[in-house]
Amino acid sequence: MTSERLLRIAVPNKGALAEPAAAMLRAAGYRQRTDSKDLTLIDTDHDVEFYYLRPRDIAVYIGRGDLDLGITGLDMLLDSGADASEIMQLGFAESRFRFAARGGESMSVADLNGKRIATSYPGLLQAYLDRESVTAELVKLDGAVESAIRLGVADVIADVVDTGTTLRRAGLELFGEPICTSEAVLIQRNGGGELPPQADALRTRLTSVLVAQNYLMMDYNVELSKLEATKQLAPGVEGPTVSNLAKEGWCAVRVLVPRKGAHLLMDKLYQAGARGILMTELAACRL
Ligand SMILES: Nc1ncnc2c1ncn2[C@@H]1O[C@H](COP(=O)(O)OP(=O)(O)OP(=O)(O)O)[C@@H](O)[C@H]1O
Ligand SMILES: O=P(O)(O)OC[C@H]1O[C@H](OP(=O)(O)OP(=O)(O)O)[C@H](O)[C@@H]1O
Ligand SMILES: [Mg+2]
Repeated sequence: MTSERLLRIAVPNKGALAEPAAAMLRAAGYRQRTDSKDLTLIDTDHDVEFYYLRPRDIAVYIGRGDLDLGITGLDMLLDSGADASEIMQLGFAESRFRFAARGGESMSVADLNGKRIATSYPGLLQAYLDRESVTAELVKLDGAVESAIRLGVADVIADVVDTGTTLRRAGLELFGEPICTSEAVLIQRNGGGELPPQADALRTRLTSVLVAQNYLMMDYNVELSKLEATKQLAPGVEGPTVSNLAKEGWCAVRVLVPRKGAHLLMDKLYQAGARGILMTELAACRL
């Protein structure tokens, strides 16, 4: 690929985003660092330079225009107040940003007036409190926020929740609606001019990885007389590929199926007469 300049992409270097972000870029055909002490890496085949940065700092670099595109969490982007926006959802590091208090306190958002709230996301929290007309004292912590109540520095916390295990272990209970629902996103500076053509190529490739994650390839053999019934069950995107089979009166079918419910579909296809059914993972898929 030839371009005037390298496309500069910020990739999280630590935390919940780092591994899945690198894995997704690898799946999209890009080189990624193999040594976690490397700060940058140039993929010369694609004219892309990756910068490995703290996830929290990524929106700042993108908002200032120092780098072209970045991968970060939506919650971190909103918290930063940076002049940047999400241009693509990436489907990993899904979490909710929520309030929690000591078990049995049955708090509500209206009770937060005058309380001390510990958080690592003060920007996100303050914007929510302003919207709800709540006045509270924010206690800014870097992490392990769940310990703040036991240690007496806060009455309530607002933190990232995934499985809820960390909260439960700290004896805390959620209350109120989620303040924010987050996942990893690709971000770009607002009104940030034209990017080199590698940016579109990157988005197309990431989309093909996401599509591949949502579909499986299914192959099966079926008697010609039963083909219509199996086609109805699994119509595919533009109709299945039907090929000859050496066995007289039979055919081989290949079709893309949604990953969700694929095993149930396999059962139904078998009942409808399909045999030798195979399900295969896709590495990438452009529809
Ligand atoms: N346990 C989790 N499950 C899913 N997503 C998570 C989890 N923890 C954090 N996240 C999400 O990942 C992103 C980065 O958060 P993370 O906690 O990894 O950053 P950090 O706290 O700056 O890094 P570190 O924890 O290494 O200091 C955020 O968008 C957050 O919502
Ligand atoms: O609901 P769970 O599945 O338990 O996950 C949520 C926890 O994961 C993150 O912590 P992290 O490991 O990033 O540590 P940190 O608090 O120091 O940032 C987050 O801040 C919560 O503490
Ligand atoms: Mg964290």
